[in-house]
Amino acid sequence: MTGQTAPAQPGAQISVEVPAKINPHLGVGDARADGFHALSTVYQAISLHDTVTAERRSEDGGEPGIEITISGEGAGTLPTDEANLAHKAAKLIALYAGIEPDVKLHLNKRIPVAGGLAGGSADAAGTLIACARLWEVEIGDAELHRLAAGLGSDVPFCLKGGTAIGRGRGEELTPVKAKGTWHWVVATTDTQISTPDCYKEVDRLREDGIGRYSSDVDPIVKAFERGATADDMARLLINDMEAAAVSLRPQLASLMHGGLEEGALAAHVSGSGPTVLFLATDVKHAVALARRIRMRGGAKSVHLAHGPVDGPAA
Ligand SMILES: C[C@@](CO)(OP(=O)(O)O)[C@H](O)COP(=O)(O)OP(=O)(O)OC[C@H]1O[C@@H](n2ccc(N)nc2=O)[C@H](O)[C@@H]1O
Ligand SMILES: Nc1ncnc2c1ncn2[C@@H]1O[C@H](COP(=O)(O)OP(=O)(O)O)[C@@H](O)[C@H]1O
Repeated sequence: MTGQTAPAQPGAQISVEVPAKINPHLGVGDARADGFHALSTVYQAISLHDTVTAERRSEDGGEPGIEITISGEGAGTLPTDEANLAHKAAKLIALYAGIEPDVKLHLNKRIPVAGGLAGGSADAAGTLIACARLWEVEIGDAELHRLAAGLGSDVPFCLKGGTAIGRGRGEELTPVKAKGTWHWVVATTDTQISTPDCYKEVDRLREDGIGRYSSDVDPIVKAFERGATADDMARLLINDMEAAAVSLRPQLASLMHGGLEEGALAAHVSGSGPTVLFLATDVKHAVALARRIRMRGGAKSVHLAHGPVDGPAA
């Protein structure tokens, strides 16, 4: 990567932390001819990270190739073969560099799987960066972005972090200078939602006249730029996928109402769900709110997070 490729010493281990994303604004337009939906979204990286560690596989006598091990969230259930997005990312950057892939990747996952927090995309972004450093691949930002977009719509943002407007299918990014920090309680559930299923449910509900395209990101972008209070931000959160996520997993409605009853400023489904984000006034409020949401039950796990945070290539 331009200006970032440090030579990897023999035996070197490269470690990259990549944050989860949320979509404080997620406007979903119609399905395009390629099957993707046109988006007007605002992404924000939050302080829940996966860590991708890479070292050469051949160094301890192994054959070159791509090997993946996983600890933490999803370990034992996630694929470690070509189906893992990190595997695809390693293969893609090796192809770009014209080299045979030679890497042992370890994913330490803290981002809940299939929760609308882009954990797989974060691992893919982290793998692109870690392998580029390990293999000393000279690659500019534009090329890295192109490879990332080929892996998934959310992967380019996962490279960047911070706050950004996403258009196209989410891969066309415009950075936003957010002034401030916002505090969230992140409540996961013991269910998962497949992203394509949620988009299909958005389409189905629209055929029944439910839901519309929230294409205007200006109000929330301006709020981030001026450092709006959490109270103001609470009124600006929008997710066009929320009704679809709740339709697919009706139990989300009681989790959301419960958090509001406990004093959250807003309850917001994260992307395609089923994770629910509760906005807090400040860190003290977030700690108290998390405790109350935990005690109430209904969530699988409850985490504290703040955003925006930098991404791995910031
Ligand atoms: C909804 C969002 C919001 O940020 O994230 P999640 O909440 O799932 O994490 C994203 O659009 C998820 O992006 P990502 O998970 O990268 O999706 P991709 O791998 O590119 O696409 C998977 C599938 O989702 C659908 N898809 C994705 C993006 C998009 N703009 N329109 C779509 O219709 C398509 O069916 C596609 O085949
Ligand atoms: N490294 C990975 N981490 C998480 N999920 C992965 C990974 N590689 C592939 N996947 C697949 O991607 C799907 C979506 O997972 P994830 O990216 O965590 O959620 P979301 O798309 O809701 O943000 C999972 O069901 C999983 O099978």
